[in-house]
Amino acid sequence: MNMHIEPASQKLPITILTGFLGSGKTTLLNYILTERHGHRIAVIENEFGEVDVDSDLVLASDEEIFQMQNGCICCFVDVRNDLIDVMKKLLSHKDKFDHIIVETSGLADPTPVATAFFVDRSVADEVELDAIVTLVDAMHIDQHLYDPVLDGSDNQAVNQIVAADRIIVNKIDLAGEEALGSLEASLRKLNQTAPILRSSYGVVDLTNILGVNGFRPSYVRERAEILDIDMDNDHDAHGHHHHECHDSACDHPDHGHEHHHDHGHAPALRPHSHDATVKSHSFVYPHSFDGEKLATFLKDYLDERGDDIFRTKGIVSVANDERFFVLQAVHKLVDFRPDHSWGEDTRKSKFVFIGRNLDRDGIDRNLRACLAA
Ligand SMILES: Nc1nc2c(ncn2[C@@H]2O[C@H](COP(=O)(O)OP(=O)(O)OP(=O)(O)O)[C@@H](O)[C@H]2O)c(=O)[nH]1
Repeated sequence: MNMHIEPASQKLPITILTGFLGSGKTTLLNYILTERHGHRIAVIENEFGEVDVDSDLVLASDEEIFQMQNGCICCFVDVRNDLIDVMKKLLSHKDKFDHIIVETSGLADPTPVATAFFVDRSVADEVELDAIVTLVDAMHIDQHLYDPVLDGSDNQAVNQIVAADRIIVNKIDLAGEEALGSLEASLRKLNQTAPILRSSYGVVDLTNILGVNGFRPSYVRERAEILDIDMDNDHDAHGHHHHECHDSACDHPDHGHEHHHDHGHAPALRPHSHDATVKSHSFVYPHSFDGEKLATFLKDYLDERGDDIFRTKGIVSVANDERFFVLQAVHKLVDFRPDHSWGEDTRKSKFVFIGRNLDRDGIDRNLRACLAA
């Protein structure tokens, strides 16, 4: 009798989902998690901002969702090490899923995230990058691609497009055909090879983005050289590897010596930082708000300041309403609406504002003025 022999083990595909703040990553993720596509998916999320709002916004599902919140995944060695640790945990029960999606923060450069998987041998042996999928906000991307404040310095919105294996132009409902055409032409200049798809609310044919085997390792190798990431660490028999750390942000006591970590050390990066002018401010109140006052304040404030304020999110308790309200704003576009009931959960309100020249005290004062009497 002929026996069909399965390959010893198939590598677990990883999709890196990236895109600037507010481009629609969580929306696409929710679409993926609720679609029947035959993949069993584990999700790793990395958020920019001290207060976690995103996990409240991801729909409950059977999938496993891991939050990583102690810093940006592309900037900090510790966070990349955490990513490797989470990955190892996932790999220890990999019978439960067959695909991993890593959602980066909206300000992350996906390249150091992608390289992190190659550096730890025990992880690298078991996973493969399927694709870097970059979402583009058809309405707002221009002001970030051509951001005059960055003028020549590292622009993460550009890096995200350059690194993409698939580009999804999202929010096509907010842009005309002509604008879409010229946007796609400028995206093509930044990335000559990635297929460009279009979507509204992340609704795309998932066979075009999951399981596509579209990753170009050569690209990451080239970029790694530019970023000065050491991808050729020697691994010893125990799976440890040794190299000198070039990362000025590395506070490991062995700095300058060889590293011996159980979980290996993430790629060494040259000092790397995001647009330092962009800051995140979080506000948490144990009180309920006057919904109308708050809606009016947000609309007026973002109307005035929305060029500098890239992203606003919140979960809000509104007086005399059983439901929690979700605040979602991208620049001046504000969406504030009721969601499901608080149920047993303790009511509280949290907000995250991300942008430039934020007046923390002023925002706090204005928000407090909208509290229910
Ligand atoms: N009109 C319109 N709005 C959209 C579309 N996709 C997403 N949005 C809205 O855009 C806002 C941001 O979407 P998210 O999915 O939270 O964006 P994100 O990339 O996860 O945001 P960050 O995690 O902050 O970077 C939300 O209010 C969404 O409802 C779309 O295709 N059209």
